Amino acid sequence: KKTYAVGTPFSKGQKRRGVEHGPKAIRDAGLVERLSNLDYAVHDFGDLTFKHLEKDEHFMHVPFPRTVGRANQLLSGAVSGAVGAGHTCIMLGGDHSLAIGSVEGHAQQCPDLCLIWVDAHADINTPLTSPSGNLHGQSVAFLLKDLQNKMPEVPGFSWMKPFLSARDLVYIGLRDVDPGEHIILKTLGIQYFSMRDIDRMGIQRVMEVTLDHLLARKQRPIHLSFDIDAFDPSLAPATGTPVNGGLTYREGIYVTEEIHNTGLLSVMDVVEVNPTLGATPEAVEATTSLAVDVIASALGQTREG
Ligand SMILES: N[C@](CCCC[B-](O)(O)O)(CCN1CCC(O)CC1)C(=O)O
Ligand SMILES: [Mn+2]
Ligand SMILES: [Mn+2]
Repeated sequence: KKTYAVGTPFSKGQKRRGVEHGPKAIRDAGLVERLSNLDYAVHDFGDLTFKHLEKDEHFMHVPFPRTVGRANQLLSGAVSGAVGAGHTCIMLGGDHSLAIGSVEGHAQQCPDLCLIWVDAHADINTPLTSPSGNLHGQSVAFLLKDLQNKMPEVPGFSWMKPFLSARDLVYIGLRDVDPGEHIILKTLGIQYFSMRDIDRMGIQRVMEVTLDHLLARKQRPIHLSFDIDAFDPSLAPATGTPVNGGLTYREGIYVTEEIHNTGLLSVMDVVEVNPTLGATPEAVEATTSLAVDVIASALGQTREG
């Protein structure tokens, strides 16, 4: 089983420049080299080429809907192909709107997949609830069957339909949830562990309950969608929407160690690394090196050798 890294230099799910340089920055932090001397080499598939569509008017207050939709359609095919060929896939972002295509492409091959969303944010706004209109804060709403009656037809997304059940999703790291998102989480009964839950329960118990919730009935492929802003901004400053009080290094690594140990990781997204937002070169390096560390940990690198 080979591991493929696919670069997705894309930023139109949000308004800040620079996140399209995420894939290169993560590579420059030594992704392939750091993993090649371990027995789970990562093969670099290279970057997908996204074209910006000329006519792409806002949909309500949502910018670039067709460009984002088309990028995700392309990514969906790439992820479906990699997983279909029996590989583990690491998607290097780029903003978190790319999870729409990544998870959809994965589900084409693995319809019974479960999704672990590690993030400061729930990314579950609909166009009607979103405070910003940015699609990187709406990704999960495009995936859930349970939200179908709440979602308008967004131009650029007619190639897909929602496929995920709310019970097949767990959030870890939430600490900045919009009012509309909170209503959706509660109404759909989605399992989530906020930073407060992590403070109360500890990360070991959170992972035990998460994996039991998702895998107890049936073992199935895991899609891990990891937003680097899940970490405390002191560890991952080079990102677009930092929020204080995030995961420690050890908590983040424990999450990925536990997911590796299931043997079920099939696709991992690492998104929202924006190398232009680090105040110093050291801040950028800290963020990109952390991204490599969580990928290595998810692929089996251990702290005990
Ligand atoms: N929930 C936000 C942030 C989405 C972040 C996307 B990511 O992929 O990074 O998880 C809005 C968050 N919130 C809006 C009000 C402000 O005062 C604070 C930020 C949104 O724009 O939907
Ligand atoms: Mn996110
Ligand atoms: Mn986030």
